[in-house]
Amino acid sequence: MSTTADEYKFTTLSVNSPKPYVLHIQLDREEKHNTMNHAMWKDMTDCFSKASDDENVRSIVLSGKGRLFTAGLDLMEAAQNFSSSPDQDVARRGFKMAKYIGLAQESCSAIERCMKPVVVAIHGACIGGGMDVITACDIRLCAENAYFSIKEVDVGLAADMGTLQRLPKIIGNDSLVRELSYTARKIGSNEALSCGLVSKVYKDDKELMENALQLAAFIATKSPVAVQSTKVNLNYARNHSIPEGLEFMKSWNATMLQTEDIMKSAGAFMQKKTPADVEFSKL
Ligand SMILES: CC/C=C\C=C\CC(=O)SCCNC(=O)CCNC(=O)[C@H](O)C(C)(C)COP(=O)(O)OP(=O)(O)OC[C@H]1O[C@@H](n2cnc3c(N)ncnc32)[C@H](O)[C@@H]1OP(=O)(O)O
Repeated sequence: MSTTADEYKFTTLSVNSPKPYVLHIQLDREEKHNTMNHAMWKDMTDCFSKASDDENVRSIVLSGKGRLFTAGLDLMEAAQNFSSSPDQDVARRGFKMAKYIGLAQESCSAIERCMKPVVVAIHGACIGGGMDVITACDIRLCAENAYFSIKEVDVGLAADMGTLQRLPKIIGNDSLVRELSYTARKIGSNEALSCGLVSKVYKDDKELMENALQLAAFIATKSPVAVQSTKVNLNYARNHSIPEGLEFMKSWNATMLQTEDIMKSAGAFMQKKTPADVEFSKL
Protein backbone atom coordinates (compact mmCIF):
# COMPACT_ATOMS: atom_id res chain seq x y z
CA MET A 1 0.00 0.00 0.00
CA SER A 2 1.59 3.27 -1.06
CA THR A 3 -0.85 5.49 0.83
CA THR A 4 -1.14 5.85 4.56
CA ALA A 5 -4.84 4.96 4.62
CA ASP A 6 -4.66 4.03 8.30
CA GLU A 7 -4.19 7.75 9.04
CA TYR A 8 -7.71 8.33 7.70
CA LYS A 9 -9.90 7.49 10.68
CA PHE A 10 -13.45 8.85 10.63
CA THR A 11 -16.69 7.83 12.31
CA THR A 12 -18.90 8.17 9.20
CA LEU A 13 -16.42 7.21 6.46
CA SER A 14 -14.33 4.11 5.74
CA VAL A 15 -11.09 4.73 3.92
CA ASN A 16 -8.62 2.34 2.35
CA SER A 17 -6.06 2.21 -0.44
CA PRO A 18 -6.84 -0.72 -2.73
CA LYS A 19 -4.31 0.25 -5.44
CA PRO A 20 -1.10 2.28 -5.54
CA TYR A 21 -1.79 6.00 -5.05
CA VAL A 22 -5.58 5.41 -5.04
CA LEU A 23 -7.70 6.31 -2.02
CA HIS A 24 -11.13 4.70 -1.68
CA ILE A 25 -13.52 6.69 0.52
CA GLN A 26 -16.85 5.10 1.43
CA LEU A 27 -19.85 6.77 3.05
CA ASP A 28 -20.30 4.48 6.02
CA ARG A 29 -23.59 4.90 7.86
CA GLU A 30 -24.95 1.79 6.28
CA GLU A 31 -27.56 1.17 8.98
CA LYS A 32 -28.96 4.65 8.28
CA HIS A 33 -28.85 4.45 4.46
CA ASN A 34 -25.68 6.60 4.51
CA THR A 35 -27.81 9.60 5.44
CA MET A 36 -25.84 12.78 5.85
CA ASN A 37 -25.51 14.55 9.18
CA HIS A 38 -23.29 17.09 10.88
CA ALA A 39 -20.63 14.44 11.65
CA MET A 40 -20.50 13.20 8.06
CA TRP A 41 -20.15 16.71 6.60
CA LYS A 42 -17.28 17.42 8.95
CA ASP A 43 -15.62 14.08 8.19
CA MET A 44 -15.96 14.65 4.44
CA THR A 45 -14.40 18.11 4.64
CA ASP A 46 -11.50 16.81 6.74
CA CYS A 47 -10.99 13.70 4.62
CA PHE A 48 -10.93 15.42 1.22
CA SER A 49 -8.76 18.25 2.55
CA LYS A 50 -6.27 15.72 3.91
CA ALA A 51 -6.26 13.73 0.66
CA SER A 52 -5.70 16.94 -1.28
CA ASP A 53 -2.41 17.47 0.57
CA ASP A 54 -1.39 13.79 0.70
CA GLU A 55 1.48 13.09 -1.68
CA ASN A 56 0.64 9.38 -1.54
CA VAL A 57 -2.78 10.01 -3.10
CA ARG A 58 -3.12 10.71 -6.82
CA SER A 59 -6.77 9.84 -7.40
CA ILE A 60 -9.83 9.04 -5.30
CA VAL A 61 -12.89 6.81 -5.59
CA LEU A 62 -15.98 7.77 -3.58
CA SER A 63 -18.81 5.27 -3.03
CA GLY A 64 -21.46 4.31 -0.48
CA LYS A 65 -21.49 1.20 1.73
CA GLY A 66 -24.54 -1.05 1.76
CA ARG A 67 -27.44 -1.24 -0.66
CA LEU A 68 -27.58 2.40 -1.78
CA PHE A 69 -25.28 5.40 -2.26
CA THR A 70 -27.14 7.78 0.08
CA ALA A 71 -30.69 8.68 1.15
CA GLY A 72 -29.58 12.33 1.53
CA LEU A 73 -30.09 14.46 4.59
CA ASP A 74 -30.68 12.63 7.89
CA LEU A 75 -34.22 13.91 8.36
CA MET A 76 -34.40 12.88 12.01
CA GLU A 77 -31.28 14.80 12.98
CA ALA A 78 -32.20 17.77 10.77
CA ALA A 79 -35.66 18.03 12.35
CA GLN A 80 -34.00 18.45 15.74
CA ASN A 81 -31.58 21.09 14.43
CA PHE A 82 -34.20 23.04 12.48
CA SER A 83 -36.50 23.29 15.48
CA SER A 84 -33.88 24.07 18.13
CA SER A 85 -34.05 27.31 20.20
CA PRO A 86 -37.57 28.31 19.00
CA ASP A 87 -37.67 31.20 21.46
CA GLN A 88 -34.47 32.78 20.23
CA ASP A 89 -34.50 35.96 18.16
CA VAL A 90 -34.98 35.21 14.45
CA ALA A 91 -31.76 36.96 13.37
CA ARG A 92 -29.71 35.03 15.91
CA ARG A 93 -31.30 31.78 14.74
CA GLY A 94 -30.50 32.87 11.16
CA PHE A 95 -26.81 33.28 12.00
CA LYS A 96 -26.77 29.81 13.56
CA MET A 97 -28.48 28.25 10.55
CA ALA A 98 -26.09 29.98 8.14
CA LYS A 99 -23.20 28.36 10.01
CA TYR A 100 -24.87 24.95 9.81
CA ILE A 101 -25.57 25.29 6.06
CA GLY A 102 -22.02 26.54 5.45
CA LEU A 103 -20.61 23.46 7.18
CA ALA A 104 -22.75 21.21 4.98
CA GLN A 105 -21.71 23.09 1.82
CA GLU A 106 -18.04 22.75 2.74
CA SER A 107 -18.29 18.94 2.53
CA CYS A 108 -19.03 19.23 -1.21
CA SER A 109 -16.75 22.18 -1.90
CA ALA A 110 -13.86 20.20 -0.33
CA ILE A 111 -14.37 17.56 -3.03
CA GLU A 112 -14.27 20.20 -5.77
CA ARG A 113 -11.24 21.91 -4.21
CA CYS A 114 -9.37 18.62 -3.66
CA MET A 115 -6.39 18.64 -6.04
CA LYS A 116 -6.83 14.94 -6.80
CA PRO A 117 -9.56 13.83 -9.27
CA VAL A 118 -12.55 12.21 -7.56
CA VAL A 119 -14.37 9.38 -9.35
CA VAL A 120 -17.76 8.70 -7.76
CA ALA A 121 -19.34 5.25 -8.11
CA ILE A 122 -23.10 5.41 -7.53
CA HIS A 123 -25.35 2.40 -6.90
CA GLY A 124 -28.98 2.29 -5.76
CA ALA A 125 -30.51 5.54 -4.57
CA CYS A 126 -28.75 8.91 -4.82
CA ILE A 127 -31.17 11.31 -3.17
CA GLY A 128 -31.14 14.99 -2.17
CA GLY A 129 -27.77 15.73 -0.55
CA GLY A 130 -26.34 12.85 -2.59
CA MET A 131 -26.88 14.94 -5.72
CA ASP A 132 -24.94 17.81 -4.12
CA VAL A 133 -22.08 15.41 -3.45
CA ILE A 134 -21.89 13.79 -6.87
CA THR A 135 -22.11 17.08 -8.76
CA ALA A 136 -18.96 18.23 -6.93
CA CYS A 137 -17.02 15.14 -8.14
CA ASP A 138 -14.90 14.99 -11.29
CA ILE A 139 -16.23 11.82 -12.90
CA ARG A 140 -19.59 10.12 -12.25
CA LEU A 141 -20.09 6.40 -12.97
CA CYS A 142 -23.11 4.35 -11.92
CA ALA A 143 -24.64 0.89 -11.83
CA GLU A 144 -27.76 0.07 -13.85
CA ASN A 145 -29.76 -0.02 -10.58
CA ALA A 146 -28.88 3.61 -9.74
CA TYR A 147 -31.49 6.33 -9.60
CA PHE A 148 -31.21 10.03 -8.86
CA SER A 149 -33.58 12.57 -7.31
CA ILE A 150 -33.24 16.24 -6.38
CA LYS A 151 -35.63 15.45 -3.57
CA GLU A 152 -35.44 18.70 -1.60
CA VAL A 153 -38.75 20.22 -2.76
CA ASP A 154 -40.53 17.16 -1.37
CA VAL A 155 -39.21 17.94 2.10
CA GLY A 156 -39.98 21.67 1.79
CA LEU A 157 -36.61 23.16 0.94
CA ALA A 158 -34.43 24.26 -1.94
CA ALA A 159 -31.25 22.23 -2.48
CA ASP A 160 -28.51 24.20 -0.77
CA MET A 161 -25.23 22.28 -0.93
CA GLY A 162 -24.37 22.91 -4.59
CA THR A 163 -26.71 20.96 -6.89
CA LEU A 164 -28.47 24.10 -8.15
CA GLN A 165 -25.13 25.80 -8.80
CA ARG A 166 -23.22 22.86 -10.33
CA LEU A 167 -25.79 20.70 -12.14
CA PRO A 168 -26.62 23.29 -14.86
CA LYS A 169 -22.94 23.38 -15.78
CA ILE A 170 -22.73 19.59 -15.87
CA ILE A 171 -25.73 18.66 -17.98
CA GLY A 172 -26.01 21.92 -19.91
CA ASN A 173 -29.81 21.64 -20.13
CA ASP A 174 -31.43 24.36 -18.04
CA SER A 175 -34.94 23.15 -18.82
CA LEU A 176 -34.21 19.64 -17.53
CA VAL A 177 -32.39 20.98 -14.43
CA ARG A 178 -35.44 23.07 -13.56
CA GLU A 179 -37.89 20.24 -14.23
CA LEU A 180 -35.92 17.84 -12.01
CA SER A 181 -35.43 20.47 -9.28
CA TYR A 182 -39.09 21.60 -9.19
CA THR A 183 -40.57 18.07 -9.30
CA ALA A 184 -38.05 15.78 -7.52
CA ARG A 185 -38.69 13.29 -10.35
CA LYS A 186 -36.48 10.23 -10.15
CA ILE A 187 -34.29 9.54 -13.14
CA GLY A 188 -32.78 6.12 -13.78
CA SER A 189 -29.29 5.26 -14.96
CA ASN A 190 -30.19 5.38 -18.66
CA GLU A 191 -31.61 8.89 -18.46
CA ALA A 192 -28.65 9.93 -16.30
CA LEU A 193 -26.36 8.72 -19.07
CA SER A 194 -28.29 10.33 -21.89
CA CYS A 195 -28.45 13.74 -20.17
CA GLY A 196 -24.73 13.65 -19.29
CA LEU A 197 -25.02 13.36 -15.51
CA VAL A 198 -22.94 10.17 -15.60
CA SER A 199 -20.42 9.12 -18.21
CA LYS A 200 -20.85 5.34 -17.95
CA VAL A 201 -23.34 2.76 -16.66
CA TYR A 202 -22.21 -0.71 -15.50
CA LYS A 203 -24.43 -3.76 -15.24
CA ASP A 204 -24.04 -4.29 -11.50
CA ASP A 205 -22.34 -2.98 -8.35
CA LYS A 206 -19.35 -5.31 -8.71
CA GLU A 207 -18.58 -4.24 -12.26
CA LEU A 208 -19.08 -0.60 -11.24
CA MET A 209 -16.54 -0.80 -8.39
CA GLU A 210 -13.98 -2.70 -10.46
CA ASN A 211 -14.17 -0.14 -13.24
CA ALA A 212 -14.16 2.88 -10.92
CA LEU A 213 -11.02 1.61 -9.18
CA GLN A 214 -9.39 0.72 -12.48
CA LEU A 215 -10.08 4.19 -13.87
CA ALA A 216 -8.69 5.85 -10.73
CA ALA A 217 -5.62 3.60 -10.87
CA PHE A 218 -5.05 4.52 -14.52
CA ILE A 219 -5.27 8.25 -13.73
CA ALA A 220 -2.79 7.65 -10.89
CA THR A 221 -0.17 6.38 -13.36
CA LYS A 222 -0.01 9.80 -15.08
CA SER A 223 2.18 12.74 -14.09
CA PRO A 224 0.66 14.23 -10.90
CA VAL A 225 1.76 17.68 -12.07
CA ALA A 226 -0.21 17.22 -15.30
CA VAL A 227 -3.32 15.72 -13.67
CA GLN A 228 -3.57 18.23 -10.84
CA SER A 229 -2.91 21.14 -13.20
CA THR A 230 -5.68 19.83 -15.44
CA LYS A 231 -8.19 19.72 -12.57
CA VAL A 232 -7.33 23.24 -11.38
CA ASN A 233 -7.70 24.63 -14.89
CA LEU A 234 -10.94 22.78 -15.69
CA ASN A 235 -12.45 24.11 -12.45
CA TYR A 236 -11.23 27.62 -13.24
CA ALA A 237 -12.54 27.46 -16.82
CA ARG A 238 -15.99 26.39 -15.62
CA ASN A 239 -16.40 29.58 -13.60
CA HIS A 240 -14.73 32.09 -15.94
CA SER A 241 -14.80 33.31 -19.53
CA ILE A 242 -12.57 31.67 -22.15
CA PRO A 243 -10.13 34.64 -22.27
CA GLU A 244 -9.89 34.61 -18.44
CA GLY A 245 -9.31 30.86 -18.49
CA LEU A 246 -6.58 31.16 -21.10
CA GLU A 247 -4.89 33.94 -19.12
CA PHE A 248 -4.96 31.81 -15.97
CA MET A 249 -3.64 28.80 -17.92
CA LYS A 250 -0.76 30.88 -19.32
CA SER A 251 0.36 31.94 -15.85
CA TRP A 252 -0.13 28.45 -14.45
CA ASN A 253 1.84 26.69 -17.16
CA ALA A 254 4.60 29.31 -17.19
CA THR A 255 5.79 27.40 -14.12
CA MET A 256 4.38 23.94 -14.74
CA LEU A 257 5.89 23.51 -18.23
CA GLN A 258 9.27 23.52 -16.50
CA THR A 259 8.45 20.27 -14.69
CA GLU A 260 10.76 17.26 -14.94
CA ASP A 261 7.60 15.20 -15.64
CA ILE A 262 7.56 16.40 -19.27
CA MET A 263 11.04 15.06 -19.99
CA LYS A 264 10.21 11.83 -18.17
CA SER A 265 6.91 11.34 -20.03
CA ALA A 266 8.35 12.28 -23.44
CA GLY A 267 11.36 10.04 -22.76
CA ALA A 268 9.03 7.14 -22.05
CA PHE A 269 7.20 7.75 -25.33
CA MET A 270 10.48 7.76 -27.32
CA GLN A 271 11.38 4.44 -25.73
CA LYS A 272 7.95 3.03 -26.71
CA LYS A 273 6.88 3.02 -23.05
CA THR A 274 3.88 4.63 -21.32
CA PRO A 275 3.52 6.96 -18.30
CA ALA A 276 2.81 3.81 -16.25
CA ASP A 277 6.48 2.88 -16.72
CA VAL A 278 7.67 6.21 -15.28
CA GLU A 279 8.44 6.84 -11.61
CA PHE A 280 7.10 10.36 -11.00
CA SER A 281 8.26 12.24 -7.91
CA LYS A 282 5.68 12.65 -5.17
CA LEU A 283 3.38 15.67 -5.20
C1 LIG B 1 -28.26 22.09 5.39
C2 LIG B 1 -29.02 21.07 4.64
C3 LIG B 1 -28.13 20.19 3.92
C4 LIG B 1 -28.51 19.22 3.11
C5 LIG B 1 -29.85 19.00 2.71
C6 LIG B 1 -30.20 17.92 1.97
C7 LIG B 1 -31.60 17.73 1.58
C8 LIG B 1 -31.98 16.31 1.27
O1 LIG B 1 -31.20 15.42 1.23
S1 LIG B 1 -33.64 16.12 0.96
C9 LIG B 1 -33.82 14.39 0.79
C10 LIG B 1 -33.99 13.68 2.09
N1 LIG B 1 -34.14 12.27 1.87
C11 LIG B 1 -35.29 11.67 1.56
O2 LIG B 1 -36.32 12.30 1.46
C12 LIG B 1 -35.22 10.19 1.37
C13 LIG B 1 -36.28 9.49 2.18
N2 LIG B 1 -36.13 8.06 2.12
C14 LIG B 1 -36.55 7.29 1.12
O3 LIG B 1 -37.01 7.75 0.11
C15 LIG B 1 -36.47 5.81 1.33
O4 LIG B 1 -36.40 5.56 2.70
C16 LIG B 1 -35.29 5.13 0.64
C17 LIG B 1 -33.97 5.79 0.97
C18 LIG B 1 -35.53 5.16 -0.87
C19 LIG B 1 -35.20 3.64 1.08
O5 LIG B 1 -36.46 3.05 0.92
P1 LIG B 1 -36.78 1.62 1.59
O6 LIG B 1 -35.73 0.67 1.23
O7 LIG B 1 -38.18 1.28 1.21
O8 LIG B 1 -36.65 1.86 3.14
P2 LIG B 1 -37.62 2.65 4.12
O9 LIG B 1 -38.53 1.66 4.79
O10 LIG B 1 -38.29 3.78 3.40
O11 LIG B 1 -36.60 3.27 5.16
C20 LIG B 1 -35.96 2.46 6.13
C21 LIG B 1 -35.73 3.30 7.37
O12 LIG B 1 -34.79 4.35 7.08
C22 LIG B 1 -35.38 5.62 7.44
N3 LIG B 1 -34.93 6.67 6.52
C23 LIG B 1 -34.91 6.62 5.19
N4 LIG B 1 -34.43 7.75 4.69
C24 LIG B 1 -34.16 8.55 5.72
C25 LIG B 1 -33.64 9.87 5.85
N5 LIG B 1 -33.30 10.60 4.76
N6 LIG B 1 -33.46 10.38 7.07
C26 LIG B 1 -33.79 9.67 8.17
N7 LIG B 1 -34.27 8.41 8.13
C27 LIG B 1 -34.46 7.86 6.92
C28 LIG B 1 -36.86 5.36 7.29
O13 LIG B 1 -37.60 6.32 8.00
C29 LIG B 1 -37.00 3.98 7.84
O14 LIG B 1 -36.93 4.04 9.24
P3 LIG B 1 -37.81 3.03 10.14
O15 LIG B 1 -37.49 3.44 11.54
O16 LIG B 1 -37.33 1.67 9.77
O17 LIG B 1 -39.23 3.29 9.76
